Amino acid sequence: MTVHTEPLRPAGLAGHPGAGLVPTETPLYEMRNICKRYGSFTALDNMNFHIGRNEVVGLLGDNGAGKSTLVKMISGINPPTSGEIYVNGKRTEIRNRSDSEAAGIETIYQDIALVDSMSITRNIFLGRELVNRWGFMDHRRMQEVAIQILGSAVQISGIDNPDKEVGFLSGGQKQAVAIARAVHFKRNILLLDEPTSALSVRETEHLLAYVRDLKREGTSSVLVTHNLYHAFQVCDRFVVMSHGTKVFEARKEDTTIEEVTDHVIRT
Ligand SMILES: Nc1ncnc2c1ncn2[C@@H]1O[C@H](COP(=O)(O)OP(=O)(O)OP(=O)(O)O)[C@@H](O)[C@H]1O
Repeated sequence: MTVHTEPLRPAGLAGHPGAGLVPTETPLYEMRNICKRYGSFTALDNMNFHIGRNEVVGLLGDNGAGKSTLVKMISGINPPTSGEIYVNGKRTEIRNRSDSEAAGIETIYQDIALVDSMSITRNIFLGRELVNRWGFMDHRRMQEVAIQILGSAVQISGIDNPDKEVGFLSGGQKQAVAIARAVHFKRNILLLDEPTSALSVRETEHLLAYVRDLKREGTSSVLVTHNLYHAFQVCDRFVVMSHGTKVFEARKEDTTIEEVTDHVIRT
């Protein structure tokens, strides 16, 4: 881990409110002094946030804290009102999904963006279909690849048939398809917004194990969750938000679940 251990100063005090832990190595992704306003309402207020290499960041906070707003900003569907974004240390404009995909970012939302009436294969390749040399969709190749990635990457039962319509899958199986897509397209940042809310206990364990595996393979993740036990199973660093700003940040080895809980409920 490559961040200073300087604790976050409480917002409103002298120093650098909201700055938190400062990366010492160029992060994969960094937002600096980000603000997001909806009319007169400020959803994100001078937010600093980064995603390091080979790390899982837990983004925590009570309802309405601004977690989803932040994740949507990273994924490009909710551009900032002001502030700067850096990808691999380079100032970058991320104003839509194509920008974030180009930056290697994939998002798995609470309500996963899959098309229920399409097969697993079509969903994996949605918008990035493989074509043959005549420019037509190459169904056979897509199916072969789908079988390969479902067999290797995603070990959630019941999704061995890539022709199955996604509408017939459980919440966990849909998550698995979304993850398979992320893995296949070699994202280096995976955003998971409340990914376990629709999952069984077993599926949740699979998903968390999978996030750990991905980290080993070089994909960093941001996990938004209300479940601190899940967060403590996989996250290397915790960021607690309240009212659109960062109120606590610590590496796992420097904090406890009690301390993090305290910051989440106190705010
Ligand atoms: N499009 C929008 N227009 C106006 N206000 C918005 C919009 N989107 C979000 N907000 C407001 O921004 C604040 C932060 O919302 P956000 O969804 O980011 O919170 P959250 O931390 O993800 O909460 P939860 O845990 O309940 O999902 C809330 O007060 C919300 O009402």
